[in-house]
Amino acid sequence: MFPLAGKNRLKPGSDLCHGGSVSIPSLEEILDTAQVVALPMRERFRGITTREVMVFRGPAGWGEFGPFPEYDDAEAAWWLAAGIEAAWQGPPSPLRDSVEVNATVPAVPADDVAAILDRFPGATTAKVKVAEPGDTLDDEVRRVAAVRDRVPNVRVDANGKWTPQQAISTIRELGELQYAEQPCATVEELAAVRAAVDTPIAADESIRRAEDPLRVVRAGAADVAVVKVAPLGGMRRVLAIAADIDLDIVVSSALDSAVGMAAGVSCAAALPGETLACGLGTGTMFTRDVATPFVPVDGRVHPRLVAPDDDLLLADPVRATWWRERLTRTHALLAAGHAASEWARV
Ligand SMILES: O=C(O)CCC(=O)C1=CC=C[C@@H](O)[C@@H]1C(=O)O
Ligand SMILES: [Mg+2]
Repeated sequence: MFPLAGKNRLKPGSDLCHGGSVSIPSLEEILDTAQVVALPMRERFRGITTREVMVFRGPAGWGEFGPFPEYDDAEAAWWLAAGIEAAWQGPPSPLRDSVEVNATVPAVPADDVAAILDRFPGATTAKVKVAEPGDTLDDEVRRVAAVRDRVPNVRVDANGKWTPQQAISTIRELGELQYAEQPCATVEELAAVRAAVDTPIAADESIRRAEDPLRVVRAGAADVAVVKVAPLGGMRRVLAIAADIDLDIVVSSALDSAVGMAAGVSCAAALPGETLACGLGTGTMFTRDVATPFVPVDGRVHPRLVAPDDDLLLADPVRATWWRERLTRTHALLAAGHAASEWARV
């Protein structure tokens, strides 16, 4: 096991060091309050224009189950664990009352950048999507330059889509960056790019989609760890992972509705060390959320519990059935012990 070395090390006796395990509620209990929503997005982001998630209520509040459609059931089990933690256990105690957030800029033409940044009042950091289908180097350079004109700290996220050579040359073209997130797909490629450029490298998919989320850290392949509550199995597991990492931490959303975002913000507020600006402002990407979204004020958001509004934008019945069936399969996996031993550890 990687040593407990990080600045987010948990204090012995902290409620997060034990007390994390919660038994899995029955499928019927979850289905009883579950609703599937379809949230329209202002711009295409990670290939989608509508974000579907399921929300459900437990004794501690609301939880979200929203694994991306292409994720298999084993991966989805972590997302369900996170939703159950939120609804049956609630958030850990906060250590601060606000969290700095970054603006998130989809792969839009440079001319559209200003309007997007206006949705993140006071943000001094922006994350810019690059390496999207159809993007040319010129598009990326112009998009990043338009962001840099207005925001001092700029990072880019390639979602693992560059080859190492493309990553190295594009990062050099893009000028000064706070970091480049997941420039390539594998840990080995990240390490190679990190050795070749001065720009810090952040790991996202290499943490959230990995069997072993700390391998990328042990391999010395990243300077920054991007962690997401839903794919990593909940707030307490993220805190435990962060405690094992001596890197800068960024808590980011998984394009969550306001219910899932509440867990991300609570998690970031419970980290012993300050984070870099977190990717928790994506509620502004929906034309309508399940509740009042977390919109930054002076570049920061505040932890709070969220209950969905009464008039939700419900998914159509075919999609709702698809989600209920997915929940049923994923719940069976979780109940059979998948992800459970790790989960009970925190
Ligand atoms: O980090 C942010 O600024 C917002 C969240 C974000 O960018 C993402 C959320 C969900 C899926 C992703 O493709 C994307 C990411 O890769 O970080
Ligand atoms: Mg990312």
